[in-house]
Amino acid sequence: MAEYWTLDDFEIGRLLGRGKFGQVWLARERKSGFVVALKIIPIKEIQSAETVRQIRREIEIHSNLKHDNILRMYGHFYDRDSIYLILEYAGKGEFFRFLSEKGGRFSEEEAAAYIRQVISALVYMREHSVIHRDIKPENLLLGCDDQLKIADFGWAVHNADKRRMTFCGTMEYLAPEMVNNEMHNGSIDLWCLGILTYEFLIGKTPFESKNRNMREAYKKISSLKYSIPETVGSNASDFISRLLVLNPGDRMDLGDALRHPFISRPG
Ligand SMILES: CS(=O)(=O)NCc1cccc(-c2cn3c(Cl)cnc3c(Nc3ccc(N4CCOCC4)cc3)n2)c1
Repeated sequence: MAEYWTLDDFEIGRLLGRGKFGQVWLARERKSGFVVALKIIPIKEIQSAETVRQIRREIEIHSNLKHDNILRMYGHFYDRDSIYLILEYAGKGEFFRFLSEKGGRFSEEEAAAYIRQVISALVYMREHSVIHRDIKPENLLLGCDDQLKIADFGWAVHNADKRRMTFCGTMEYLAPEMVNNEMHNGSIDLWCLGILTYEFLIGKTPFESKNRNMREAYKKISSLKYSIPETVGSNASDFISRLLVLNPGDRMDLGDALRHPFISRPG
C-alpha cells in the first residue's frame, strides 16, 4: 500500500451518489486495479469546526473497523481542495432503495436475515466500544452478495463513558434519552435496532409524525406511543417490544437479541 495516496493513484468512474457532504464516485486504484468508492468532500463545503471534528472522528473510528457488515474504510487523503475517503464499493448500492423496490417492507424471513447482520455488526462495534447512533436504512448499503453494510459513521463516537451530545441521528429514530437530552450509551443502538426492525417489517417507522413535527414525534417517543399491526408475527412483535423500551438499561441486549426466536428461528 502506498504510504500516501493522491487522486492520481485513482481512475475515477461514474458518480454513485451524493451524501450530506460531498459526492461518492466509483474509482479504481491504478496499480492494483482494485475498485473502490471514493467519497470526495470539498473543503469549501466544510463550514463549521464541528463538521471538521465530525469528519475527523468518522475517519478515526471507521478506519479501524473490519467486519463483513460494516463498509470498509481503506484509507483517506486530502489535497488543497478536498478530503477523500477510500471506501469499500458496495455492489448493490443503497439499502433503502432496495427496501423501497420491495414495496417498502420485507417478509419476516428477509427482515430477520438483515437484522441478524446488523446485530452481528453491533456486537463487533460493542467489542470496539463504538456506538453508531444513527442506524437507519439511509445509512445502510448492500454488497454484491446481498450483504448488508453499515456505512456513514458521521455520528459514531467511542462509548467511553456516558455521553451527552447535542441533537444527532434522525428524528423518527431518536431514542428517548436523546429526546430528553439525557446521558446515553451503547444502548442507543439497541433502540435504533428496534426502530429498524419495525420499519423493515411494517414499511414505516413507529413514531412517524405528520409533516415532520418534532414536538409531536418527541411526545410519541417519550410516551412510547406506538402500535404493532396484528399482521406481524408474535416473535417479531415480541422482539421489537423488547428493544423499544424507554429505560436504556431495560432494553434486550445484543446477546439475547441473537438468541431471540425471531432471529434464531425466523418466520
Ligand atoms: C449518504 S450516501 O452518500 O451514502 N448516499 C448517497 C449515495 C447515493 C447513491 C449511491 C451511493 C453509494 C455509495 N456507495 C459507497 Cl460509500 C460504496 N458503494 C456505494 C454505492 N454503490 C452502488 C452500487 C450499485 C449501484 N447501482 C446498481 C445498478 O443500478 C443502478 C445503481 C449504485 C450504487 N452507492 C451513495
